[in-house]
Amino acid sequence: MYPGTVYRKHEPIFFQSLGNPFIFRCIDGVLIDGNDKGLSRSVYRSCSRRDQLGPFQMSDESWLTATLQNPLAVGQYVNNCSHEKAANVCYQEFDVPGHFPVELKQYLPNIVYSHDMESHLRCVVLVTLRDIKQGEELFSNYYTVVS
Ligand SMILES: C[S@@+](CC[C@H](N)C(=O)[O-])C[C@H]1O[C@@H](n2cnc3c(N)ncnc32)[C@H](O)[C@@H]1O
Repeated sequence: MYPGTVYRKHEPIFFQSLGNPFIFRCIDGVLIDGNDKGLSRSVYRSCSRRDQLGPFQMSDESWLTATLQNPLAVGQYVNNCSHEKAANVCYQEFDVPGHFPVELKQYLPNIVYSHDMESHLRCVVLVTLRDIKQGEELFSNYYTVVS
């Protein structure tokens, strides 16, 4: 998965985006900030704690630490493909349905920057394009998204 704070088009991301190579742009202009440092990190943690519902966490914060709860939430580290290194994964965007179980939200490494009753949480997963051997580096095409 591609972790991070989810911003809709009109939401302010200017300061978080300065010199930030971890911003993923979805087809509809939604942005996901997967930077685990600095202001981006503070914003994610703040939004995640804002949304906590009693004992239930609404997102996974562990991708900001060395102790991963969801070891698949590392999509932000995948490099772009080249002539020598072809893409072996691609991006698939999806919106988490409203009926998603509340007790499972703690495993989702995404949180919305602000709330909007009309939209659901955007997530992006990486899907393999062929069999991947253990230890093989993942490459994606930064300019291709499957919707
Ligand atoms: C989303 S990050 C990828 C992870 C990053 N390489 C890291 O170590 O944290 C995107 C940045 O990685 C670097 N990058 C990605 N693909 C690359 C490539 N094929 N060759 C060189 N640098 C690359 C660029 O600096 C880019 O802005």
